[in-house]
Amino acid sequence: MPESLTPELIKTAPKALLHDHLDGGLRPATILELSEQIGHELPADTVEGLGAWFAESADSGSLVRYLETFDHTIAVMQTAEGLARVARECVEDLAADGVVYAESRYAPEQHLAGGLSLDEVVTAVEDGIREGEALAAEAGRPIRVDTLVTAMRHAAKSREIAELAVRHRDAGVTGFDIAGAEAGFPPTRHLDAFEYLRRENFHFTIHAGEAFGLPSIWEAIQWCGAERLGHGVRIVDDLTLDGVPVTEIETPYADWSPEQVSAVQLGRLAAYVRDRRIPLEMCPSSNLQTGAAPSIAAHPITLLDRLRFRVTLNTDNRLMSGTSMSREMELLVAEAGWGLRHLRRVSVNAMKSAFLPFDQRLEIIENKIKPFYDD
Ligand SMILES: O=c1[nH]cnc2c1ncn2[C@@H]1O[C@H](CO)[C@@H](O)[C@H]1O
Ligand SMILES: [Zn+2]
Repeated sequence: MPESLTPELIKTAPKALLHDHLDGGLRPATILELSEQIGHELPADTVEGLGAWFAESADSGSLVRYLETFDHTIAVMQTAEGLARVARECVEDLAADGVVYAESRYAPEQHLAGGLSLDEVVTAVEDGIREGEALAAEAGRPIRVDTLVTAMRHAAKSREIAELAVRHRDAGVTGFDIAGAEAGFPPTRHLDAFEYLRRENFHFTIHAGEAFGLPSIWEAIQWCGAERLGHGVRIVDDLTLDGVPVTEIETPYADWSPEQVSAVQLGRLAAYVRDRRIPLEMCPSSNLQTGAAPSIAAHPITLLDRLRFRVTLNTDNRLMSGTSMSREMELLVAEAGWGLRHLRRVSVNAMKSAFLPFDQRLEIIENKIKPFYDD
């Protein structure tokens, strides 16, 4: 295993990313250029100014306000050209950051204002992704990117969107998700979609346990049958140490002794999630912005990893959080006591949990991830 964890080394590490929103990862320069073409008004007119505007506006402490910033990215993703370009650049940016496998998600229902059909939206995105994969391979940074089709939880289109995802299953769509404001929109509102997907042997994850707590996670798993949890960070609400909720203990999780960690008591839901190895798609920087976690040092990812939940590390929205996979890794190394073995574990966990066929997952673990960490 390589020894010192410099930013350069972190950048070269092969990474797997399961939770990244296509409409949350645009380059500011692309937003500026596409907005000008369509006459969309933006809150800033320089690359730096716009990047800063997204990061600051998303830094609101509220998921609902965080989500309002997406109006400006979605505005430039209403044509086949705009969608394909954003998808292509997403793949190139991830590849340049050392990502070897990613699942990129977006909600086709939000891209119909320019007259595209749902199927045309998906086709445009897949075209852009294939182009990006070809360019990344040419640049010596091969990457595989699949997509997850998302339905918005406040809307009532999830069954239609689930059918859309299944129609494109052999063209790059490997899963389904629901996203958007969580409080007031429980996963069971979309039960019909999830039951349909299960009958189709299709994969899905559910954003749950971010802005709302244990009941949302419980519904996602026990009613809807989610294979993975988007965020799932509030599962810590089900953990106690000597009868005290772990979130009320001030010592940073990295500094807890092994005895303290093994004395943590899991409630029934947390125990189920850990026993069943249900993957948690954790996104530290995003959680700080929406108020789902107080700081990197106090982010539950470190405790959940020490307790051997199936933790994965993700970006959520690279633009809104001004982040990348490398940056999320650097933050945990600098502020939460993470080392190479933690980075290895979340990377292998992510590949184990990917919606990619099993043989292809193994191939990436054995030929890309392990050789880097185990040499
Ligand atoms: O962290 C999140 N929690 C819930 N919804 C989100 C999050 N990030 C993005 N979206 C929502 O997902 C849509 C499709 O990509 C985005 O438009 C945004 O509304
Ligand atoms: Zn998300």
